[in-house]
Amino acid sequence: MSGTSSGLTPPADAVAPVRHPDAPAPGEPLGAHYGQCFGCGGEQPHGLRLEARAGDGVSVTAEFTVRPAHQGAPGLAHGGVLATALDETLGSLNWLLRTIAVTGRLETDFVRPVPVGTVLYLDAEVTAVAGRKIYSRATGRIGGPEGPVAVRAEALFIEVKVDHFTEHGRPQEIRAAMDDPDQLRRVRAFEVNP
Ligand SMILES: CCCCCCCCCCCC(=O)SCCNC(=O)CCNC(=O)[C@H](O)C(C)(C)COP(=O)(O)OP(=O)(O)OC[C@H]1O[C@@H](n2cnc3c(N)ncnc32)[C@H](O)[C@@H]1OP(=O)(O)O
Repeated sequence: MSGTSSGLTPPADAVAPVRHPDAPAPGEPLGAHYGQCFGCGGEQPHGLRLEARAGDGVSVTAEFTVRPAHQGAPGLAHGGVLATALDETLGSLNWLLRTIAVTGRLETDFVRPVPVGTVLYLDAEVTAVAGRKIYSRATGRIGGPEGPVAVRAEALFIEVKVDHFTEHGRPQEIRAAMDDPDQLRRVRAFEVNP
């Protein structure tokens, strides 16, 4: 069963999402947006290390292997970790729009238990955009990219300026990120968004 609560239904004036002309080609890896990100970064020992690739249109695919550090019940993935995998996958869609956005709302259905050692095959797409509001949905399957659905989500992301992070983030991490040329390049790519 799936349901959409208020806040996740695009308004009547919503438009179809537009893939940015500089978005990576379908099949290309998106890479981590931040090395310390718990969802996609390579510098978090227990992070998800989720690897997303561009799909067609404004869509992505991603894979996440459930490790022992991700357990809730014995031998099973924690629901919050699975929600993180969905959130991260949905968040990576904004790179195809070249829009900086944060999760405002995330509604998750947990359909099947996901054992440790499982690869979760995720796919996500932006369904509509209305001003700063970006509507999207994601599905996670087990046993293969065409396997049974284990989790799914609908989300609303809200576009923000880079200031969202510099004003609210802890100064030491912000400084370190701004001193990192790779990180700065990624921020600049967002800033030139017309
Ligand atoms: C450098 C590169 C790095 C890139 C880094 C990317 C990181 C990605 C990481 C993965 C994604 C995450 O987990 S991000 C982390 C988790 N999320 C957060 O920390 C966000 C915390 N929340 C906030 O900061 C704020 O609430 C915002 C920014 C989301 C919204 O505040 P705001 O900017 O003042 O905007 P506001 O006027 O309230 O809302 C704008 C419109 O959205 C609607 N809206 C807002 N929130 C909701 C909601 N929960 N449910 C329904 N609708 C909502 C409002 O009704 C309004 O609609 P209308 O009146 O216009 O119709």
